[in-house]
Amino acid sequence: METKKIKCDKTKENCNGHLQLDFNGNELKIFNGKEISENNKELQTKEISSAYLNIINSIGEDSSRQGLLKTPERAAKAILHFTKGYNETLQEVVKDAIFDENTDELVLVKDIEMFSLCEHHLVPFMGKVSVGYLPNKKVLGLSKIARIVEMYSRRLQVQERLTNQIADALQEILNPRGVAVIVEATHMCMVMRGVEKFNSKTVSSSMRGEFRTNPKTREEFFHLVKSN
Ligand SMILES: Nc1nc2c(ncn2[C@@H]2O[C@H](COP(=O)(O)OP(=O)(O)OP(=O)(O)O)[C@@H](O)[C@H]2O)c(=O)[nH]1
Ligand SMILES: [Zn+2]
Repeated sequence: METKKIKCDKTKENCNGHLQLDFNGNELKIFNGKEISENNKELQTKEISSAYLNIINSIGEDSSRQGLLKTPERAAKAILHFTKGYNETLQEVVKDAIFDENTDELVLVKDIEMFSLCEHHLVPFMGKVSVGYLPNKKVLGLSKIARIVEMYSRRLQVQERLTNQIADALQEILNPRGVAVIVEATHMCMVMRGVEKFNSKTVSSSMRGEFRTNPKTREEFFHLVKSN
């Protein structure tokens, strides 16, 4: 499909997606998801497929052989899945699953599986995330914690930002007395290439409120994360 790109006049932070025209001259908005229409999604898949076709040809493969014929489209769908977090917002994920509850004891959801894409090499990093918080008269539907992890990890990321974004999200929606997030991940960019350290793991944490100020609270969190 022929498309014509129009230069976006907004700063990077304010851009909601660069404008494109489809072959009928209709304006299309791509990326940063919120308003992606079906038409638009199709265009996005086609553009990414054509980029993958280029990659396959550029590495010297025969893109017309049977096994590779549908690969560009499959790969496009796969990367759209890996980055589906751009199409969601915190409010859409949490909806109204915030409940009044008179508890102030630690809530911990641990070992949440996480798959993300390293923004430097576009290869996966994966591992597990543990999220704890100290409620302040409100609790969050438990599945929403895993959904928040999913939303931020399905984007191009660095592990430290992912860790902070999860903590910030909990802070924003619950205003708890404290939030603690720990991410333990294996980066394929350090395993399959580069330094090739197969067993290395990266651990990052983000402590807010009482987890930051009170060592005992922090210790309890780490103890529960490590225990079986
Ligand atoms: N802090 C941080 N660094 C990351 C993450 N993922 C990848 N990196 C690093 O990003 C850096 C990019 O460094 P460059 O020197 O520009 O790239 P490079 O030549 O491919 O680096 P090498 O991986 O050392 O071969 C590397 O050190 C990666 O290990 C992450 O989640 N957090
Ligand atoms: Zn990397």
